Amino acid sequence: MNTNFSFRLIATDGGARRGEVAMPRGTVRTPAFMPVGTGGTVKAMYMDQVRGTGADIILGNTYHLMLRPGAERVARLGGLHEMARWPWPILTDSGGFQVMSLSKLRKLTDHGVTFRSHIDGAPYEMTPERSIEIQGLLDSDIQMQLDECTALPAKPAEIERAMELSLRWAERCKAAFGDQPGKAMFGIVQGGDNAGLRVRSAQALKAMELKGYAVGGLAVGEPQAVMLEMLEITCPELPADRPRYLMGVGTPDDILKSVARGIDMFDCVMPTRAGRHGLAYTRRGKVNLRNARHADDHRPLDEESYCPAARDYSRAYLHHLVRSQEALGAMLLTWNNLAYYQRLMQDIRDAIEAGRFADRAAEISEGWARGDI
Ligand SMILES: Nc1nc2cc3nc(NCCc4ccc(CCO)cc4)[nH]c3cc2c(=O)[nH]1
Repeated sequence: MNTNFSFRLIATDGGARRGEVAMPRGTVRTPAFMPVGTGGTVKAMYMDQVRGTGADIILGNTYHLMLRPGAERVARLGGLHEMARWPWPILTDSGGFQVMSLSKLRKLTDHGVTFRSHIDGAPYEMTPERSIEIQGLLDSDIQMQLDECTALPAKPAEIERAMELSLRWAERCKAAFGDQPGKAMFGIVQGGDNAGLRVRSAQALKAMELKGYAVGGLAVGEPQAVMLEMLEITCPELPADRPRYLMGVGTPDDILKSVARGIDMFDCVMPTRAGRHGLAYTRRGKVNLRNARHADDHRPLDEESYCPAARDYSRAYLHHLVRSQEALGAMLLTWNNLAYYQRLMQDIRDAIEAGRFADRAAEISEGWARGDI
C-alpha cells in the first residue's frame, strides 16, 4: 500500500520510457492511456469492464462535474471514486480548457475566469484556488493546475500572455494544493507552437518542483508534425524522474510517436467517441461499421483479441446494431476500442522493456497500413 505519490523509471529505449506512477489507490503502468470519464462515467461502459480492458486510471473533468451534479454534492456522495464505483486512480482536468471551449459569455482576468454554464446559463467563477478546491471535493488523485490553453494558430504575444498567466496560476494552484502526500498536482506546459515560449514555460514549472508535468496547448488542431516538434523541444526540459502527460492525445499513431519523444501518459475521447459513432479501432486500422460492406460478414473484428466485443460478434451483427442505432452497438464498439487502446499500451510497455520499441512501433504501423482484412 503506497502512502505517497511516486514515479519510478523502469526502462528507457531511445526516447521512450517505461515507468510506474504509484499512489494509495493503485499503480499506473506507463506509458498509460486514460479512458475519458468526463461526467463521472466512461460513456457506454461499466467501470469493471473499463478495468477489465486493462485501464489503471481514468480521467474526470472539473468543468462538467462542477456544473452537474456539483462538486459539493459529489463530496456528499463520498467523492468520485465512491459515486462512480471506480476505486483506482483518477486524474481530473482543471476546467480551464473546457471553460474556454464549452462555456458561454466568458470573462478572463488574472484573478480567474467568469462564465455561464453551457447547460443552463447559470453564472460561475473559476479561479486557481476554486479549481483545486473542486478537485479536492472530487477526491481526485492527480489534480491539474488551472491554465489557459491558447487556440492555434495565434500570435506570439497572445501565446506569451496565456503562457505567463498559466505560470502565475500554477504557483497559486501549488499554494492551494499544499502538501497532500498521496496525491499530486501537475503543472501544465503551455507556449503554443513557439519553441522559446515552450522552453520558458517548462523551465519555470520545473523550478516549482511539482510531482508531475502535463504538456498542454496541443491537440488543438495543429498538424501532427507541429505537435511532435513541440514535444522534442519540451520533454528534454522536464525532469526525467517525473511523469509527463500529453493532454488530449490521441490517435494510436499520435501515441506511438509521442511515446518515442518521452511522453508517459495520454487521454483522448477518440476510442469512446468513435465507438458511439460506429467506428472500430483494430490491429489493421479503423473499420467503419456503418459501411454496407459488412452487412453479411460473419467474421468478428479480431478473432485473436482478448476482448469479447472484438472476438465474439460478427461484423454483420455490429453493422446491424449501428445502422439500427441500438445501444448495444455503442457499448460493444466502445468496449472494443478501449480494449484495443489498452492492448496497444501493453504492447508499447513490453517493447520498451525488451529494448525493441522502434521495431514494434514499425510492425504496429504496418498492420494499420495493411488495411482491414
Ligand atoms: N487543462 C488543459 N486541458 C487540456 C485538454 C486538452 N484536450 C486537447 N485535445 C483534445 C481535443 C479533441 C477533441 C475531440 C476529439 C474527438 C474527435 O473529434 C479528439 C481530440 N488538448 C488539450 C489541451 C489542454 C490544456 O492545454 N490544458
